Amino acid sequence: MKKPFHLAWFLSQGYGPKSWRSAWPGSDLQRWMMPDIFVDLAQGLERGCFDYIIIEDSSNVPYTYRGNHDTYLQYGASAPKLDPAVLVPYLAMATKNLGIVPTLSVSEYPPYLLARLVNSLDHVTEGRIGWNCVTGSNDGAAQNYGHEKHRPHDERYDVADEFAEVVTKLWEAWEPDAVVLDREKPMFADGSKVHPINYEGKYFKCRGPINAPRSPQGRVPICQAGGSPRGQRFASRWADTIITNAPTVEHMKAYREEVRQGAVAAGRNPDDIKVLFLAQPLIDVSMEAARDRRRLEEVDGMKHIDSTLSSMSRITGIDFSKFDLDEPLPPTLTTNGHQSTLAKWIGKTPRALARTATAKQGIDFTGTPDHVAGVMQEIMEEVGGDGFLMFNPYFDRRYVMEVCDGLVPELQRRGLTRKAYAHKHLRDNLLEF
Ligand SMILES: Cc1cc2nc3c(=O)[nH]c(=O)nc-3n(C[C@H](O)[C@H](O)[C@H](O)COP(=O)(O)O)c2cc1C
Repeated sequence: MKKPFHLAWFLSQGYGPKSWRSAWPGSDLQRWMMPDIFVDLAQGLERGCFDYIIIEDSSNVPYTYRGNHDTYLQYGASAPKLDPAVLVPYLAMATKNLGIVPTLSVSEYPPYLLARLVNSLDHVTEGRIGWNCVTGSNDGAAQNYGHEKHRPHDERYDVADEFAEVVTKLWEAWEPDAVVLDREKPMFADGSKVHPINYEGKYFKCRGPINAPRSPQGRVPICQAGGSPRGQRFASRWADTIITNAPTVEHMKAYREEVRQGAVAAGRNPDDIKVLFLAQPLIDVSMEAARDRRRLEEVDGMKHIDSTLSSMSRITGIDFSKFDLDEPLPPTLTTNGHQSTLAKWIGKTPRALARTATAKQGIDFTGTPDHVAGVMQEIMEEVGGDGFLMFNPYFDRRYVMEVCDGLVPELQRRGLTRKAYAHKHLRDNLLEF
């Protein structure tokens, strides 16, 4: 029996409008802020026994592209977004096993507030929460929190290191058996088993303890996407699951190998970190039907090239409207945003990058369930594990069914992904294989 791989879902563009431009918008289009379509998605993912869903987030209306916010608002891209933590209980109530991973930024939350929120969510979901730990992308978000701009890129990871220390200490401040609940004595909790953390670092100071007992998972699984050398060092130290975008199988293999070596250097077992690769499948009843839909997506993407360019601008702080569409991007470009992402674009033209993005080039996951399952199988055999992070920023209900009721059953039939959850907690499901 071959080793199965993991599946997760990236709710790209966060808790925002999804299918409003698709051919299947649903009759509740105006009510995009209601949890309904996200609940339908979560239930589909649970049918497919996915490990978790990440709720992406950013917290500003960007204005990097052309120096104003019009393009972002025109496409409903990167704005509006509701707070991901609000969606979590709705998804939790509608499912029993699916892990739920909100994005919460170390540049926006104070550590105590984040530790308390995540601890509370882990309690009410009975151990199904993870934390997508991000450091910030765009100065516009920093400006909403009283700063002129973000801290320098690598320093943000120094902050994140301290932040993660504070948060994990708070999560573990109550010993597992601190709650006694002895009615006779009476003793609700044993004070000798609840410890202040007295943390004093360069960036943060926190007395603790947290004012709630240890949650079911205690130390909640951390998800991370650091791609730069400093980001990878952070991820190797702290992450339980790493999400990344790799254009080829060779890149996937090399990236996973680097992460695993980084884990060993940080004194960890590399098998404790599950690396999941982004994949945007397009499934239909025949290869022709699927390819035709992909072609139509590409036509639409090139017609609205400013949508892609504006999103590239948001995550790098570089206004891509200023570059000739057909001139390669110069090697002198730098960013205080997503460094590893920009590095992949240097030397390519904006038009080619937009085409790549809209045609989902790189690895092609277009076809019948049988074909796409075969592609995924071959990739995992070559890469060595650990799984895929599926996404579609503007998914509709039809897409959910195609993936969860078309592709996933084929993966399961081949013995590649789980058919039933073995555990209640997200961490245990991640460590199952
Ligand atoms: C799949 C994926 C999801 C991400 N989700 C978010 C997010 O929700 N919010 C955010 O600010 N950054 C997000 N990022 C950005 C990463 O946190 C990170 O900044 C990026 O991968 C660049 O890595 P670097 O900071 O080491 O250069 C995501 C990245 C990837 C690949």
